[in-house]
Amino acid sequence: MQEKGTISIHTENIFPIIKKFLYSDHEIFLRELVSNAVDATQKIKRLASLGEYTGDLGETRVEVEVNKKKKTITIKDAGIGMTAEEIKKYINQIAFSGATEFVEKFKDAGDAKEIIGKFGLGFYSAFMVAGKVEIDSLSYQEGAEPAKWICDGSTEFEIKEGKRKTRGTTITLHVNEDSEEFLEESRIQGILDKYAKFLPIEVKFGEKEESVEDGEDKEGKKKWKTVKKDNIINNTAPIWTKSPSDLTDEDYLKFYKELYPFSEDPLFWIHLNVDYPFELTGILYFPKLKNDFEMQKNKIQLYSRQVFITDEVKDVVPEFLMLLHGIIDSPDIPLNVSRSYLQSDGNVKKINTYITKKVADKLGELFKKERESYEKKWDDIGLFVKYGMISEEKFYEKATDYALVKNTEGKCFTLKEYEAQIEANQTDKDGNKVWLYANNPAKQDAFISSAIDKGYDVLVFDSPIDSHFINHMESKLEKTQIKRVDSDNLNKLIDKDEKRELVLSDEQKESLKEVFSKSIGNENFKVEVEALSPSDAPVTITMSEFMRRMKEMQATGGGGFNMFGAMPDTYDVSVNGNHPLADKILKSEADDAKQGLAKQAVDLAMLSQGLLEGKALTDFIKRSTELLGK
Ligand SMILES: Nc1ncnc2c1ncn2[C@@H]1O[C@H](COP(=O)(O)OP(=O)(O)OP(=O)(O)O)[C@@H](O)[C@H]1O
Repeated sequence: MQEKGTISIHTENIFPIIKKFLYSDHEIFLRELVSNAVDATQKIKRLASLGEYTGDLGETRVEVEVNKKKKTITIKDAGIGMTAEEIKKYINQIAFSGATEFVEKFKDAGDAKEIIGKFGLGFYSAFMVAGKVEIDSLSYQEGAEPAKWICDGSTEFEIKEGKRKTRGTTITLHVNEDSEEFLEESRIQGILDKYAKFLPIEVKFGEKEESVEDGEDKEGKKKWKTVKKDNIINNTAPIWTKSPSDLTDEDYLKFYKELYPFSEDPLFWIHLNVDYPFELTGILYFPKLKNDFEMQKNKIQLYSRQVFITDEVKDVVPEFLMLLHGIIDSPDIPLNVSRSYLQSDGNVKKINTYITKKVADKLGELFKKERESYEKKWDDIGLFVKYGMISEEKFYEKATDYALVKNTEGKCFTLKEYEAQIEANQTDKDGNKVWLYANNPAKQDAFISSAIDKGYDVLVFDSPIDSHFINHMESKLEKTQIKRVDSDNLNKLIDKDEKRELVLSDEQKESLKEVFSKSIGNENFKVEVEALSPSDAPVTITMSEFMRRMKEMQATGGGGFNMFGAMPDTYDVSVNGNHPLADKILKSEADDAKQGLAKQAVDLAMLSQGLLEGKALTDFIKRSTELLGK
């Protein structure tokens, strides 16, 4: 038997075209060939288990070998093998039809990348790195003859009798000059580690050295020796393929370390397992979050039947869960497709919804069953939950039951609990419930203690996502306002319509306002004289909630608020007209004395807001020291 033929491709020389455009992804040839070998091996095992193959299965490992001298890479399996007819059918027609279609489409398309993505290249990808490819195969079928196929990357192939004596297939790649990097063992090891780490059939790549115990020396100390062992790339039964009931916490933690050797233990995990309406398994871990979110992103790995595909899981995993770690394995996610296609794919949408629901349910379960430990983890979990509530309505609905807010004493409340907690004392004259919060408790201590003195509760919202979260919650919760504790006088923050008389005449009020405006000398500070309790602070400086929030949103990427960034910070200066200091200033004769008192009071207010720095701070300290000596 010897036959020459032409692969039925209408366009000549498609190889150079495809090679050129697939440049960055050349390494996937090994993924494709090793997965074909694994598939063929699984098939023979299945046939054997069904009793349809009664021969000896023998060693079923897939072996990858590099021969630097001959410049070849071989992928050897003991799978079902192929007869000459099958090679013609599967390789010449099927494997190459994808390529033909590719070129046809490519001819009329503008964006090559869009199209390249749509074709699984399979066996054909061998030609990305090899000038010549040989197949040596012996089918498992009784009486089958070995077959050899040779193709030099043109559309011509040759098929003849082969020499292979044992069942299975060997693919030999004659690596071309500009792909010689793939003759480096470390390169191949790297590619196998990336794509084949969890394949279900053992993949062997050469040997490795290992230290093993070798008895004891004269002093009774352990001796070690180096032995050579088969270098097996993969863990063929990763835990996501097992049933959760067969696994312990240690198994999950150990697997996490296998995936991310240098990471801290995760907080908890979710084992995914569905087979209808789509097939999906996997494990998602909630990591301990570090400040550098970007570093932690893109850690979820996407597999298809244990073959690594990508760590770009956008669209498959909802955006707010991109910080999770772990593995998703689904044969139902269309691989090698462009982004826009992925977004509109029905399965991908369903998977996305499923993952959101699973995560929401898991959090709900943790909250219900282990509230104490849930609260301890809240600082890490909170970011996911808040981000999820803002970005996914479905998640919001579930998460309102277990989203927590924390007050300055470290006590946690659900949203409902908190409402009940503050309703009696923090409802204003219009029936709005007012939540007070600090974003920097150390700096806002003066404001927090006056609020607490009044019997109010103060929450802590100090993570970067909180300004967005607060806005979202205000739009969601009925008759609820959320205000930073230092954004106005307390009795204005929660206006209960408790009118207080101002002891000053209109004339005195104006005169006091003038003294303060002059002593500050900056028109971004707006002075008002107000009727507060004599025991309240003489001067309070605040930035309005609205203005500050706009600036914060802009700083954390709220979008559309650029105009506020360019504006100067403006502050409200509230002078307490009923404080004894007002009287003292008005009664002072000399202008200097008036100014001095006002200045000191303003600086004290600035100091408690953390606004006093540089020369202003030095001047204040100097002035205060002088006052002590007087
Ligand atoms: N090592 C092998 N042993 C037996 N049959 C093989 C082997 N490699 C390839 N084949 C046959 O050749 C066919 C074509 O392979 P190819 O990799 O091009 O496509 P595929 O595996 O069907 O799809 P994919 O695009 O997902 O890789 C396979 O379906 C299989 O029947």
